[in-house]
Amino acid sequence: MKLLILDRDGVINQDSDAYIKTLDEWIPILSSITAIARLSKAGWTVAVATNQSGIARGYYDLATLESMHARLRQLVAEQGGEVGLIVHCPHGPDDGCDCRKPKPGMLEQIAAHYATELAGIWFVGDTSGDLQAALAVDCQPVLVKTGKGERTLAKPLPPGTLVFDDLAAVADQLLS
Ligand SMILES: O=P(O)(O)OC[C@@H](O)[C@H]1O[C@@H](OP(=O)(O)O)[C@@H](O)[C@@H](O)[C@@H]1O
Ligand SMILES: [Mg+2]
Ligand SMILES: [Zn+2]
Repeated sequence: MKLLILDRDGVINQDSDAYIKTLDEWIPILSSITAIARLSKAGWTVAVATNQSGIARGYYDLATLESMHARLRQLVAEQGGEVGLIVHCPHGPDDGCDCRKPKPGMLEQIAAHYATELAGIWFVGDTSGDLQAALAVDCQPVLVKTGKGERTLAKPLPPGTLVFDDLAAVADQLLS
């Protein structure tokens, strides 16, 4: 199946060092919304794997997180596309969970949901943790320069990492 997995903050929407704590702070990268719709309409399944330690930290609750994801789904649907499974890790760095990136647990959840293998599946992120999670399960690590991507690019990347300006450029490549 044509499956693409995305990180959320910094790839689909703007990120902030102060976390994305409210629906109003969830500001879509409009070209990314269009990219998701384009891919979806072309037969791609677009899933999301996102760390949301802000829940463990008490910055926002699950209902607020889900309101952001409802907004994402609405924006993509308005362009004729749809968003697939969205998986989040609500835990903090010290909780020892299996789902927080750079661990690959969320990617494995997505693969199990779709009954597919992960090898070679592109995982698009903006941080080194995203790239490490991809490598842990033989996904293709893909870095975009949006969000924290430029900071990530300033340090050595895992061999084989693909780099694109933004998700729109990733979609252009996949749809070419
Ligand atoms: O990029 P994704 O995985 O979709 O989400 C990242 C967010 O959960 C937050 O992750 C935090 O990292 P810590 O969780 O505090 O290490 C910080 O980097 C925040 O700036 C960022 O908004
Ligand atoms: Mg991110
Ligand atoms: Zn977790």
